[in-house]
Amino acid sequence: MTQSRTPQQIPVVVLAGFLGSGKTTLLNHLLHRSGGSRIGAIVNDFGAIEIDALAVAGALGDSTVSLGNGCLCCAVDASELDVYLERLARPSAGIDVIVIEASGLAEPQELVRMVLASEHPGIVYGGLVELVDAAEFDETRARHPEIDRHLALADLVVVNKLDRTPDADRVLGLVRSLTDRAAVVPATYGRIDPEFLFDCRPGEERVGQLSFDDLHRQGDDEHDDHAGHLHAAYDSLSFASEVPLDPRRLMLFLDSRPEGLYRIKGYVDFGPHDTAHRYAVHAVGRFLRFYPEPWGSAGERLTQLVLIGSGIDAAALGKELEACKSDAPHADEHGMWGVLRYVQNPEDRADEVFEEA
Ligand SMILES: Nc1nc2c(ncn2[C@@H]2O[C@H](COP(=O)(O)OP(=O)(O)OP(=O)(O)O)[C@@H](O)[C@H]2O)c(=O)[nH]1
Repeated sequence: MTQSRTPQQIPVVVLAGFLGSGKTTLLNHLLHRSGGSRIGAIVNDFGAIEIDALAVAGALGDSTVSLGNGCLCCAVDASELDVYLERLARPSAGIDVIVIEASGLAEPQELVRMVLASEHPGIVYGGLVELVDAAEFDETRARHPEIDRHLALADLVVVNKLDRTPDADRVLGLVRSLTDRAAVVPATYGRIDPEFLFDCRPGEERVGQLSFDDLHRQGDDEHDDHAGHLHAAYDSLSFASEVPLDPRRLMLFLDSRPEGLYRIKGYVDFGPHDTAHRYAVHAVGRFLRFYPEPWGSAGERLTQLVLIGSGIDAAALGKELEACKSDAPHADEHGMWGVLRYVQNPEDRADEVFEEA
């Protein structure tokens, strides 16, 4: 705990990182490993369907506030954020720490600036945590040099996906060289000690480094028209269907997805091909995974996908997804094989399930 924090003040941690770096995964890990602490989450997503909110909602119940469509740094001003903070910080909610999960396209300093500008007496800025996808780091940096600036602002950098990174030491060293006194923590599936994160509140010594004035100045220089924001170069497409998707058609679509289609996430209903499960899908760059999850008893069965990319033809992709709708009432015997190739094998999965249990 920082010296300046009064017992009533709840730290607000900003969790940022490029698309698909593992922010939701880390947040879910924290929710399950926070011991007696109660975490309130503000989830921001880019795309009309709030997949991230769905992904964490079950765990959080009414401690989740979703900011809806659009990039947090553009869609919401500080006073609006205050309304959400107010809701989570009221004593009856019994929350110990608030985590804002930023859209993968948000500008972290804007978010930090908004938290610092908050007039809510019950909260205190708790630090900026940046997630890095170690496996994609070189490519992400080449395409988005502003990532270096984000890392320089961070209080804690989680270098994630080390299981997919052959040269982890090099990436860790590189990240360390780009940060300014931030703690750099290696991780797989965002599994960091929650204590570590909640302790990354800025002490007095960081105020000069990341003061409201500094952030304000940066904002004036760079963000007047939002043109420099990462998301300015991105298009997103939301797709929803009550009709189940045909697994073979969807796999043809996914296998031939254009390079610029950087991120796909959501849930797929394969109807008669698997009536017991919905399939969470995640694509990040070249990486693709399906995660079968039992359908809950209530609620309608829907496919909901968000696609994010640069230079993509959203209308054409929408049409291609439409064409993946199934017109067959029965499953064909091997229909799911293509999908199952991308389901993690049970041993690998066991660890994750354990984390989620
Ligand atoms: N192999 C591997 N996969 C990971 C790891 N961490 C997360 N993932 C997977 O990476 C994908 C993206 O993770 P998310 O947690 O949704 O990423 P995010 O940063 O919230 O994504 P956006 O909301 O799009 O910005 C999912 O398929 C995760 O299961 C990791 O350490 N190793």
